[in-house]
Formats: sequence, C-alpha cells, structure tokens
Amino acid sequence: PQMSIDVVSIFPEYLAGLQLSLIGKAVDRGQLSLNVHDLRDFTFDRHNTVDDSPYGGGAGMVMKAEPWALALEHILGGGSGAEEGDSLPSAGTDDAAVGSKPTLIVPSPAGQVFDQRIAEDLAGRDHLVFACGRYEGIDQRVIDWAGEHFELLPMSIGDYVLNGGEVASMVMIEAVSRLIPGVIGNPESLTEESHEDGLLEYPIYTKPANWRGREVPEILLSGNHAAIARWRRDRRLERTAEVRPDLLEKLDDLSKDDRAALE
Ligand SMILES: N#Cc1c(-c2ccc3ccn(Cc4ccccn4)c3c2)n[nH]c1N
Repeated sequence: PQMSIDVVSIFPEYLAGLQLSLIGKAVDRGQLSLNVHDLRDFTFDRHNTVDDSPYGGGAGMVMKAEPWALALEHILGGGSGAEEGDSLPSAGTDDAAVGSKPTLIVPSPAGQVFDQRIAEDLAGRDHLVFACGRYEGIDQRVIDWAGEHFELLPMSIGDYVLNGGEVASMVMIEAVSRLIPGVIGNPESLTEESHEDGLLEYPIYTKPANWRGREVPEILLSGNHAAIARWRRDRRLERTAEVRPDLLEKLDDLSKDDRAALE
C-alpha cells in the first residue's frame, strides 16, 4: 500500500467509522492499510490495567508506560501486518527495511496545531502510527522512549479540550488520507478546495435554479467562464475577509482586482 496507518487506543471501536466511505474504499483498493490495535491487548494483569495515579499527586489518572511500549514495539516489529502476507518489500517501501523511522503522532492538547500544510507533509509518508491517549495523558517516559524509534509528532487539532486522542486521530487520518492520490473520488475537487491557497471556498449551488423563490446568482448561469471565475474569487476574498481575516493577513500575492473586491 502507498501508506500504512496504525492506531492504538483503549476504544478501538471508536475508529471503526474510518472503515466506511472514502477511506474504506482506499483500503479495499489496497492504497491504504489501516490497523487498529487495542492497548489492553498489551496488558497481562487480571484487570488489564492501563492507568494509575499520578506521581506528585493531582487529579485524574495517567496511562502506564509498559503497555504502550509493548504495543508500539509490536507495530515496529511489523505487527501491523505491514510485512506479514505482503510481497517482499522492495527498498524504499518498508520503513524498517530502509531505516527511515515510522512517524508517531501523539494527539495532545500540548501539541503543535494540525493544519493543511502538516496534512500534506504527512500524506507523503509511508507509515503513520497514532497513539490515542485517555485520562490525563500518557507517562512522559513513553514519549521519550518513542523518540528513539519513531519520528515523534505531538499534535493538537485545535484550542479546545477533548477527553482523548481518538477523535483527533480520526480528524488527522481523514485530512491526510484524502490527499493520497486516488483515495478521493474526484481529484479536481482537491485543487479548488479552500485552505489550499489560503482562501475560504466560494458559495456553491445546484438545481433547481429557483428554490423556494431563491434564485442562483445570474452569473453562474451565464456560461461566461472568465466572469464566473472572477465572481468566485471575489466571493472567496469577501468570505475570507469576513470570517477569517487572519488568513488574509498571510496572503501577499493579491492582485489589483483582488484588492478591488475587498474595498
Ligand atoms: N489532539 C488533541 C486534543 C486533545 C487531547 C488529545 C489527547 C488526549 C489524551 C487525554 N486527553 C484529555 C486531556 C485533557 C486535558 C489535559 C490533558 N489531557 C487528551 C486530549 N484535547 N484537545 C485537543 N485538540
């Protein structure tokens, strides 16, 4: 497959949603391999303990180190099925064989904020591993240990607090996998999408032309493609200025027409 993704979680069924729709088809087509691992499979006490109280006191619980190290070693050892059953990996396809480390993404409120640029970077990698924490997070020594075996990326999906890393991992896996060539049905829709060139997308319409007395903007029915392109760009600039002026600040290649639209 072009990319293999492993996810470790105490709620593996949370990730079942990824098997549906786009990603499911890409997996069926062999473009993507997705393996979800239950952290509790790497515990051996009667209660399958994954957490304990924090050294130094404080509220909540901390995820124990050993189960995480065992789960990640299983994945490093090719336990994600990357080797088993596949044709012999030629040089460059198998991280372990050529020595480039797999990427370990650790969702965390204290991570770097995920964005489209990071999604594009991750889409070019061979093997992504997502470590979904719960409770107050994972024993720091796991992160320190993992840094020797993975390229380590603590990542946050935004400035709000979640209860764990599963939802964040699904967000990142969806944003990354749709950038893999062939995974999304219609590649054209990748080029025009918003956040690609820093502007939000323009308003979209489909039949009927008059819906409950509301008309589609005349220009869109005109067939004048240059005028339509200009109208769409103007709407994108207007919307971005209105909703996300911070994105506009970043743009430095606005044309005369662009500035006119922002007046
Ligand atoms: N990505 C991302 C996240 C998270 C996130 C990710 C992983 C974990 C594992 C446990 N918790 C609960 C928790 C709450 C408070 C302080 C520490 N930990 C997580 C929260 N919150 N917000 C984001 N954008």
